Amino acid sequence: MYKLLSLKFGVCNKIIVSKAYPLLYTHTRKMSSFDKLFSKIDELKPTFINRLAKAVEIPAVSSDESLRPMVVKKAEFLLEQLEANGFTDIQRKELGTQPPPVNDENLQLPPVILSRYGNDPAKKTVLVYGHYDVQPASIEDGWESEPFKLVINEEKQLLRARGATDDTGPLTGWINVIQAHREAGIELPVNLITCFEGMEESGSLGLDALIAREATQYFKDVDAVCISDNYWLGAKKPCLTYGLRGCNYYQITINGPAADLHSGIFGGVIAEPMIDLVQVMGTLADSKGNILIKGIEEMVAPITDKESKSYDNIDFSLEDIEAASGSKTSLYQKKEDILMHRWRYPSLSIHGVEGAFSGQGAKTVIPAKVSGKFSIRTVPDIDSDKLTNLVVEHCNKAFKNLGSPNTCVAELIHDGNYWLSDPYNSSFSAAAKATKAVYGVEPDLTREGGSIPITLTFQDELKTSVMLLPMGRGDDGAHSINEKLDISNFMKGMKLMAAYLHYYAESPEK
Ligand SMILES: C[C@H](N)C(=O)N[C@@H](Cc1c[nH]cn1)C(=O)O
Ligand SMILES: [Zn+2]
Ligand SMILES: [Zn+2]
Repeated sequence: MYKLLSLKFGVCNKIIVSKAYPLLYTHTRKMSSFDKLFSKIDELKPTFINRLAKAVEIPAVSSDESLRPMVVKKAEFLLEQLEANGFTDIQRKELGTQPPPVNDENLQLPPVILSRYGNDPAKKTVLVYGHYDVQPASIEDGWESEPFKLVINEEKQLLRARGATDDTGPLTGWINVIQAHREAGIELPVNLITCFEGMEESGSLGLDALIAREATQYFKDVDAVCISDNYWLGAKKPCLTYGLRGCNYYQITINGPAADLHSGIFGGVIAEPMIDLVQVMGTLADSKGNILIKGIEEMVAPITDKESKSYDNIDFSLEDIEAASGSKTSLYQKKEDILMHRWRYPSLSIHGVEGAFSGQGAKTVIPAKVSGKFSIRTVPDIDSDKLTNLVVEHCNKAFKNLGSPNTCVAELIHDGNYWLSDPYNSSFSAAAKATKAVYGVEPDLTREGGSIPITLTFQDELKTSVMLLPMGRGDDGAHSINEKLDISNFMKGMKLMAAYLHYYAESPEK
């Protein structure tokens, strides 16, 4: 085995090998390889920050139809970066038009970028997935600086911009890891395939079909999938993630008058869509965190003894949730309750209303058509179709009870499945060793309250394990204002990615 490893690492060839101590030799060799690689990563810090700065400058907001050209522009930027760093077989996969509900029915989905680095049949193949689209952001939301301009805060040692942690920082991290190998003259011990998409924040539309098509083509030799698109549980301890909640996103549209109206002339005379909407939306959940739609609770898998015990050793507290949310508004006080409600129970969130007045001042308008947006985070064993039937039935009934002459349509915008895996396979073991090598601690094994819709599809279609390797922290403000990535997480995160690939390369199973 040490011979094979020496070939793969391609460095330190002058060390005299003692056959009596192959493991010690392997370990010493690896540490020396890591030293060289990690020094190169440190040396390339300005280059990596500059690449991130250029990437986050492009406002690739997938949910805003008018910004679709920017999402495509960011894909093109990444294509250039892959090419410049020696990736081969780079393919820009078009996914066709965006399915309804959509305003522009000819709107093209952004491309998926496939590329590979290395194609050696003797090596394992790791597919890394990331998304280059981001959540919306504007300075008026309360950002300290322009969201699409990277701020390097030397005092706090952090990088601030939309996408810094979710997911442009980690995504560019994979390209950086390859650049570091090349410049350090260290052979990559695995073949790497990238799959970068531009619709994750909008339900990964079109990607399931692409993965199914490529399972026996581009992805045919994939041994493991690694996703760096979530966060540590708190702000101190690294973790590996073996579960995600799913996300079913809905809208309720209430249609009334032909145009927005003057409330002085029409108020009290016509039925107002916004008044109907707030009442229907008010029936969805209560202020204690309970979902009021009947039939959902019954689908949630019961807690096992093994699961109950799994919360004991997790490094997390009420203070962490208070610090990350900047408030004392937690619905639960005990660690187990907080974690269970983040990881293993469904939740319903109300996000906003399209078509309603939301600016400053006091506009006296009656909006003619409003769409209320809400999502339900799903967990084992909630069936997405059954859930949608329950939601639509509930909304229709609630609207009917109002006796309004307006019309109401409740519909699913997109859904993405939950995912739960075995955290003790060879990919997780490799990532645990990598965490120990980079951070000096054993990682916590966590589930994530957020969703990465495509995770289960990778697992099922490629019949491989998936492992989530977060780069950023739980207080990074993903989807929020002032999204950041600590510089230490960026730098160590790339070392972690690199070390994971090396440890995974030598794991016994394919
Ligand atoms: C965890 C990941 N970085 C993320 O933020 N995912 C989104 C995906 C999404 C958006 N709509 C539905 N799913 C999330 O969890 O909100
Ligand atoms: Zn993300
Ligand atoms: Zn996100």
